[in-house]
Amino acid sequence: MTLAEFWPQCLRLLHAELSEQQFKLAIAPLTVGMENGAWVVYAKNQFAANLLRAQYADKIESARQKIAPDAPPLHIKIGTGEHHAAAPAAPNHTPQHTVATTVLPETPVQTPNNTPDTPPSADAPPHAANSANTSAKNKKTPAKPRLCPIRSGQLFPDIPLPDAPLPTARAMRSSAAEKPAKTPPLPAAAPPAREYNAREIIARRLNNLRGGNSAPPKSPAPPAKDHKPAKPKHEQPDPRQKATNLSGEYTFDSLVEGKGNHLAVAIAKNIAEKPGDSMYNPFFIYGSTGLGKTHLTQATGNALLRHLPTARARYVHANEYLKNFMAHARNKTWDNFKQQYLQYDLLILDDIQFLQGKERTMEEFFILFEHYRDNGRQIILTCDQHPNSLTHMAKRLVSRFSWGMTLKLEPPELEMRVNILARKAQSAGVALAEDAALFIAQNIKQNVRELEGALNRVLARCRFEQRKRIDIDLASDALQDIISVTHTPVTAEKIMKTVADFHQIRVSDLLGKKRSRNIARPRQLAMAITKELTNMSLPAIGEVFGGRDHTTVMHALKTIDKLLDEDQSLRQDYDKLLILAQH
Ligand SMILES: Nc1ncnc2c1ncn2[C@@H]1O[C@H](COP(=O)(O)OP(=O)(O)OP(=O)(O)O)[C@@H](O)[C@H]1O
Repeated sequence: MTLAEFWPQCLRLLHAELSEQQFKLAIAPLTVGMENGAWVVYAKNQFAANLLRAQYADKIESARQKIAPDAPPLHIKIGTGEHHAAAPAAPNHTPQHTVATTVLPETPVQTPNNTPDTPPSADAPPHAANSANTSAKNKKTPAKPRLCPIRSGQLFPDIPLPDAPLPTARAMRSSAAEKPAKTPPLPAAAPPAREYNAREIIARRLNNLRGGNSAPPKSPAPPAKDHKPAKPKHEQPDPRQKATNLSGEYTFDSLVEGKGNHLAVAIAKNIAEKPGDSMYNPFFIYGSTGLGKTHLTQATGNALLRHLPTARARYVHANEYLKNFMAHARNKTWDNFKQQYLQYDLLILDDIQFLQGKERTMEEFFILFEHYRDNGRQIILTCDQHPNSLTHMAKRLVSRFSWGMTLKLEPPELEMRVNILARKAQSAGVALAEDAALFIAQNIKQNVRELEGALNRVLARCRFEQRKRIDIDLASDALQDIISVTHTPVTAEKIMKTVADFHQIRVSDLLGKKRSRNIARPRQLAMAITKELTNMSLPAIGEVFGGRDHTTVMHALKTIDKLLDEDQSLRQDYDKLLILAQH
């Protein structure tokens, strides 16, 4: 198999495995080439190479092992080679394609430029298109890094890093741990925050959780929104902090990483090290409320100031910018307004959607924006929606918003929510039991602000009762009114869909008569999970599973029960499905 045959298939495999954003950012821009008989993957710059090494090298290697086990190992370099699009869904030109196509869902392949939520130029630097054309000249790399083969579990330690090296994700985490904490020291009672593995404890705690969910509400208390916590404030802001308008509480140390924000955090850290790179300028972060946009952008500002103490950074909320603009307009002090905002190396404008429809402010902001881009100064924007959805924003602004990097923050997944709770409970100096954290995280899913609100309620109850530890009883008691509002019961249909998707079969297979192992086992699993997560009787379960007899259901439950004790991998699948079915 040649490299030109391998790479499109590898892209297709990675595309199916990764989120659209991950693929677009880290994989689609990669190019490939041959050097002295070796297969080389070219990343455009240091950041892309680091990201590749830290996050995706293993995936590329396992794709190689699947698609081209006899091929030479791949190498990573900074440079430009040949661009390939991902292979279509059912390639038929190589013997290995069977392996690739049988494990992949039938999703249409999307190239970086045809994804639905991305305008043609979004998420790609202006030079990205050039990388599609191979030329001998292009193949020359600026630096001369040694070739570094991709091996499973290896992070390419011997690639020389010409610029200030960016830490790998792992190094980022450990350096974050080393940084002096901004939060006040914890009382001795608080245990260290630990990373919970929700899957490990989910099955063990499930009965408790269900007991908590099903408890009837004691009082018709108001929903969680009333408990939106105030944004952290400095008690005694130092003058410099005041000038930047950044809250010292918003740091990368206090920001929990997960699937929903992982890429955004990596880019934000890159910006804090090297602001103004046209690839990420502007950095446009969007997503719904309470997902950490303000926290992330301010953490970037704080990290920049720590890294470059003489840098000038400023955070401003769009409403404040508007108010400021109007005050200067009234007083006819335009020049002062302009000068004020032209001076920064990093300008963060939060909730840019509020500028919509304000013609003069948008005009003024356009000039400011051009100034920042032209002078290599960094601008970070946040918004509640993708730039293309800003229907009342000036068109020329909308198109410019997409010149740098546009990234969406996703709601936190279960494990991230549990870790956020653990981190925040630790900051509050209160011990939080694992099952209590899991209980809260399973029931408050939408955003981090609501999660904080829920934890604040539980903390208040904990203090009121003068307890030192939050256990699941306390948590479920304090939150029962919220949960009774937000909890949606799991249905047999939802469970069937989850199990069918997980095993890559159809729901109709679960309902049908086929008895082959690959259908019968998922069917039994689905029945057992339905028994576990719903209040349905055995005959009712039999009925929804294609009109089966209750004895068939009983047999399925017994079989799964036995297998859960004997078969570790089935136990893991079961635990995973329990989580998935409840989301
Ligand atoms: N990943 C995270 N780790 C820790 N805390 C987080 C995280 N994400 C958000 N938070 C916290 O959740 C709260 C809400 O976050 P933030 O204000 O940054 O959200 P937002 O997306 O800017 O919301 P809005 O659009 O409503 O302004 C803050 O207290 C913030 O510290």
